[in-house]
Amino acid sequence: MASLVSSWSSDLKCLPDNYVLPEGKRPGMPVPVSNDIPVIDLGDGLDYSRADMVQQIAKAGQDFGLFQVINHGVSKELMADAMNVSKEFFGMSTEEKAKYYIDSVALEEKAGCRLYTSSGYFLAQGFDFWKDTLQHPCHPLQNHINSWPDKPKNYREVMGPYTTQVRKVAMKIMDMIYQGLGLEADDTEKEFNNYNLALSINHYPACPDPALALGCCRHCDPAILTLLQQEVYGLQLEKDGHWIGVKPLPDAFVVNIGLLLEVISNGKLKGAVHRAVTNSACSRNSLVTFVGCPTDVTIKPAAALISPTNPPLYRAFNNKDFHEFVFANNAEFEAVIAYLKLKT
Ligand SMILES: O=C(O)CCC(=O)C(=O)O
Ligand SMILES: [Fe+2]
Repeated sequence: MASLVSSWSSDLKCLPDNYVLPEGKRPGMPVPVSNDIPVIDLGDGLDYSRADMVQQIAKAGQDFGLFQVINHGVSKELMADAMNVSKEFFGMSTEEKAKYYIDSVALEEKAGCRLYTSSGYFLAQGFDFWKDTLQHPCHPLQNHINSWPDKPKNYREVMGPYTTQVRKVAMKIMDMIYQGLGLEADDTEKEFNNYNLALSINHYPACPDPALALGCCRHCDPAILTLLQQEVYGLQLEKDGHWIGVKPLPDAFVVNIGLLLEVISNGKLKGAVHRAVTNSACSRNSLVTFVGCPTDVTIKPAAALISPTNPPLYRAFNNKDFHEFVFANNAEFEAVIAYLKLKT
């Protein structure tokens, strides 16, 4: 438990050696925020049609794999409450958090509510990431809410409605993504109700040397879709071989295309390759809601997108095997992509 970064890092002047990344993996000079990443208004009563919205989402998914959404239907108040309760959680004493803590080695075996440090993928690499994470499943809510933290006392009261509403936004976006891909409603991949939902609350304490450490390694989420709420800058996207900063916009969600959707779309949509940097001025929390598939499902390019002129670019695989592979390979991006792609 003493290993949670948040339990020992305040007032630290020097970065401990195990957080100093090998040269090629360091973030180095600060990366400015980009104004190019699409911001899509999902509000009702806009002067453009749903078909335009579908097009905007499809284009952003192809060009960036990542976009922001505003006027999505989750209220400002609920988003602020969720961010505040996440700060209160990490502000609690080490003893209070201890009952959720698990060692990263046990991560793969233990589902449910867990608090861990670094990335969970760090062991084989010999270095750590500057982050603590609380993660738990969320859907169906009644099956999971009792395993969530009971402190701060309004944790469940806030995060219950928050995750339910974020899920609604995710489903609305998924619906438009499937429409943009030309997939029909009866496609098996469209069984939204079977999709699971997990919330990760990442906490990145202020870091003594942000140029040498990372909060979260370069990766692509092994999910369908991810919705992320941030207040302080830290998220970066890899675009055309360069890192660009994702601007924190008040009340927006950052939407990431995950690897499962890249496969289902047969590469029409790009999984967003991203990472999180730290800063020395203040701590940062990100609230990350992952939409994923059940473990026993076979993932493959949607049949409707395959033809003699559009052969499958990815293989069919079992989702559980895939997650085991990601874990065993420290989420190393190149290895994960090689696992998914058919050799041409
Ligand atoms: O904190 C962030 O901005 C990124 C977190 C992330 O990529 C993840 O939890 O998968
Ligand atoms: Fe991620």
